[in-house]
Amino acid sequence: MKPELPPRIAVLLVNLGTPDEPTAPAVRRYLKQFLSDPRVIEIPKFLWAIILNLFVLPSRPKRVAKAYASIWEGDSPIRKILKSQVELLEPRLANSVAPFRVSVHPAMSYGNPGLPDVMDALRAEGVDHFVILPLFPQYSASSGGAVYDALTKWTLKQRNLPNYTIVKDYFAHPLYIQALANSIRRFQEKHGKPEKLMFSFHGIPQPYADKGDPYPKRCKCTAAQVAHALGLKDDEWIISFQSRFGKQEWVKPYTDVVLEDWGKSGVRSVQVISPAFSADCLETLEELAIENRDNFLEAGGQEYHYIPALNLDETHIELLEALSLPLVKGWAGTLDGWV
Ligand SMILES: C=CC1=C(C)c2cc3[nH]c(cc4nc(cc5[nH]c(cc1n2)c(C)c5CCC(=O)O)C(CCC(=O)O)=C4C)c(C)c3C=C
Ligand SMILES: [Fe+2]
Ligand SMILES: [Fe+2]
Repeated sequence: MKPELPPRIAVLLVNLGTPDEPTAPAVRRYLKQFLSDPRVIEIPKFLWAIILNLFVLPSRPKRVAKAYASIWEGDSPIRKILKSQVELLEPRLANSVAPFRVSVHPAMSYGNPGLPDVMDALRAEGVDHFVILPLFPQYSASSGGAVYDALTKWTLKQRNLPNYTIVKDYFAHPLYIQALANSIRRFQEKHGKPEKLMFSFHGIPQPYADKGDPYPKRCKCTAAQVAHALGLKDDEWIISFQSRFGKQEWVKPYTDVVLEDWGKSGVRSVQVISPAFSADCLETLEELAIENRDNFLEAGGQEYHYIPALNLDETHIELLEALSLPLVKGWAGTLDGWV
């Protein structure tokens, strides 16, 4: 006996997360969830609970809510872009393994739509096969690792488990490198070539890297491949790390420090791209496009451009298809009895 509908395969595009609204209470709820994750903050739980509740949550949300308000577009950009990425990817996959249906869905590690809620809803609709694609091109325990954790925590509560596969990352995938190189070329056709091209990645604390997080090495690999594809000389580009949080040392060099040094030492024009972000977000639209721009210009720089994230670029969506389609086909292959 077969069920009425042929099985359906769901692809989940997962990004980090964002608050529901650009208000202090909503940012507080989001930061509480995000910063309580031991993958993100590796300080002993009890000590961190005191610091978080006494020092971080009473003050930071107010300031960060203002930054969110300055970039909000009816929704948080990262969530808006994620939903559009889903809409563009779904038709590319929908009929790829007919008669099995494929649907694509947005999910986030923190905030909404939360990964466990998305999994619950799709299970209730009868989905038994998942392909999970975290949109972190360079794996870090603090980004991609947290997606594995969220799934594991969810499975602990299930009796009837689904099938799933997860893509760890894609820091050197040829379509990813090509998408970044094309985006830079297109940008420079309009704005000309700068003296320096900066690849600014979201940072992680240095101790995380020392303990074996492969993230910084993967960032360096991505940047070097893009620089090679563009034929850049060694002194025409640099890799740096942004978005420091807290007092400990983070991986270096720091984006803001490099930009200030450049401004002071007579570098006139800079373009900045941030390959770790698959969608523009607070860390690019506010920190890179506004804050760091001001730092560079105040230090003496003349021209500063932020090159947008890959967002809805056609090659980017092609990349998401290339990453998910073989896994969708793999699950369809296990459903042979249906044909
Ligand atoms: C120790 C703290 C943090 C680690 C480690 C960290 C790693 C990390 N984060 C991203 C991607 C994003 N982070 C974003 C915002 C953000 N990140 C931290 C802290 C750490 N991130 C904070 C506190 C915040 C919130 C803003 C703030 O309070 O300053 C975002 C933007 C989300 C948005 O709503 O737009 C993204 C995306 C990666 C990829 C990563 C590890 C490599
Ligand atoms: Fe972050
Ligand atoms: Fe930031």
